[in-house]
Amino acid sequence: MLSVVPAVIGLTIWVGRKVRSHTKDAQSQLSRSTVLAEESFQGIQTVKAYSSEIFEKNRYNSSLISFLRIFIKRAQVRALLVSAIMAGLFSAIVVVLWYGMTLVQTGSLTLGELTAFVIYTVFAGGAANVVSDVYSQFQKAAGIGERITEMLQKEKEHLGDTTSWGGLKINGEVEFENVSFNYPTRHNIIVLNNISFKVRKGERVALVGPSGSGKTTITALLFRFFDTTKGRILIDGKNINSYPLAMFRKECAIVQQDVYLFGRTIYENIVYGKPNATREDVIAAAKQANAHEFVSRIPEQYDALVGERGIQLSGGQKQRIAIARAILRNPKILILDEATSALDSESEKQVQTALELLMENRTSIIISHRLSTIRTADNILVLDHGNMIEQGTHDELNKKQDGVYKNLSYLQTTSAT
Ligand SMILES: Nc1ncnc2c1ncn2[C@@H]1O[C@H](COP(=O)(O)OP(=O)(O)OP(=O)(O)O)[C@@H](O)[C@H]1O
Repeated sequence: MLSVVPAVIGLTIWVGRKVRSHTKDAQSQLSRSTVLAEESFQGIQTVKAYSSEIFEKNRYNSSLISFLRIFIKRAQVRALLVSAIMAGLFSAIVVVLWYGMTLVQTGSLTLGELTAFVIYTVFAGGAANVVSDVYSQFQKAAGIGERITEMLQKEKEHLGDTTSWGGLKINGEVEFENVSFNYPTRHNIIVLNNISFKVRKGERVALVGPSGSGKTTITALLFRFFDTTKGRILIDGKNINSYPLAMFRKECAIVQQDVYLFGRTIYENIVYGKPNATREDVIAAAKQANAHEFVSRIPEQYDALVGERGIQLSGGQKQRIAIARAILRNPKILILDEATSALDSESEKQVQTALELLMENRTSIIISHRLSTIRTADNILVLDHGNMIEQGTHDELNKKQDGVYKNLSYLQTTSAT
């Protein structure tokens, strides 16, 4: 009889561990399912355009089924624990009753004493059951906690001072010195291989190359979203890592093809560039970005909500808001990532004029598939599979016999005519 007690304790601990690991797995699977649903809703237009509703639904279903399977496993393990305890409890009662009755028959125990003992045993057993349930709940919470701790323990960015503006004085000279890089999730794929170039203060450098050649990765390294694997990035001759991160990022701004605007007012979207700016500063920036005119035509003007709950803006309008935001930020280093690629020629003209103004006296890094927009760059870097294969001005590169840039340039000119 006594050997049952350690067996039940052992079983409880084993089950507890299982519940903990299943809870952790269930938590991960549930977050995967949530991401799938979020992605489908965010990209609902693409899903509809490709008639992928059923595919997305099935993907979400099977992800939920995996979650359900883990959940059921956890429930089975818990049920095993509860049934083992109940079985133990009732067997103990049966044994006690049988033994008690023999003692009553021999006169060593009264019937009242036996009844009292049985009632106490039931109370004690009930309490033990509650303890096991609490233990199992505790293991469940520990499983969730472990997953959260894992995420919290991911290396944090040390932002430094996030409040001051203009505390850091940089000129904006950028130098990549033998930089190699692979993404942490793909160790075996070299995305940038021994890249070196220098952009002096106020100069424009353009990055050109086929899709996947590493252009955007260069800008991600400059924003310090990742650290270089080999080599260094220097800002004004000093290692980029020696600058306080948040303050350094305040000296940089980016305008991308896919402008992301928050579902807030136009004013809030522009002032995001510099939260302590005045309303006059915001309007001045919008004027420089060629945005003031169209904003003035909206009934609520700068207080109009953008996005789902408010007005829908065209690609060019969104981009001009993003440019106004960047103008307000007044960055030393500006990155334009395919900033005008998705626009029609009228919007492009307006955006281009705003961009020209924005680029004045700033170090600018321009990514563009349209070579016509980068002709005037001080230096053009041609990338291919993470290698820099050519570098020079438009005229210099066009003089190269069988040069990659020259061929691209030729192809784009002939297809445009
Ligand atoms: N976050 C990431 N994690 C893992 N690999 C990535 C990540 N971002 C990009 N890559 C990979 O790095 C390589 C370079 O991508 P990058 O976006 O820098 O190219 P790109 O030249 O800017 O391309 P595009 O012109 O299409 O924008 C690609 O092979 C891409 O798959």
